[in-house]
Amino acid sequence: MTNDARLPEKAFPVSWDQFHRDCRALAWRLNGQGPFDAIVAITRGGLVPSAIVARELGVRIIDTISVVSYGEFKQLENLDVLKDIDQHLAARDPKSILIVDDLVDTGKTAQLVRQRLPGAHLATVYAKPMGRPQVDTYVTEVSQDTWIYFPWDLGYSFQPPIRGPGG
Ligand SMILES: O=P(O)(O)OC[C@H]1O[C@H](OP(=O)(O)OP(=O)(O)O)[C@H](O)[C@@H]1O
Ligand code: HPA
Ligand SMILES: [Mg+2]
Repeated sequence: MTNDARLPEKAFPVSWDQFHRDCRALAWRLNGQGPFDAIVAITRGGLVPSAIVARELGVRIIDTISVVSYGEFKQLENLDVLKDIDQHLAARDPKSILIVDDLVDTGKTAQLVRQRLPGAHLATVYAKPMGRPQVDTYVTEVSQDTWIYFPWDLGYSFQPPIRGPGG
């Protein structure tokens, strides 16, 4: 049990190095599919993985959709689309479009974007069981009661010894 009731049970902190490796692994998995000539990044979390996947797969067209779904560790009642997909992109062959996000949790964000681009391929780096049916390709699954901490949300801090200060 955590002391703070807002926090999920388990923590899965991800370093920049690990995130880069996991994004490369995602790109390897996507390489045999597609081909994709445009990426839709779900901001903000999808921006970094989109840049890495785009570099690996030679994709130069990147659009964004801005969906806000979480407050502090908790999903909001309604998802809010602050910026939608470009109409020119929506007119392309959906099979050539790759949607990228950092993770799926409940799957609500992915579901909303899928409804806007039916037939496009949706990829995330991490997936929790509830959201997995919304994802075509992902790298690592974590349990539903795990919170993933991304490198851009973390900083170095003192870690107390496991056995306490007395040793
Ligand atoms: O599967 P779901 O339960 O819908 O949750 C997944 C979404 O939640 C997070 O984004 P968030 O809305 O927190 O915004 P951010 O990407 O700007 O951090 C994450 O980046 C996914 O986009
Ligand atoms: O586990 C998570 N980590 C970071 N952001 C999130 N948004 C939904 N679930 C998560
Ligand atoms: Mg997000």
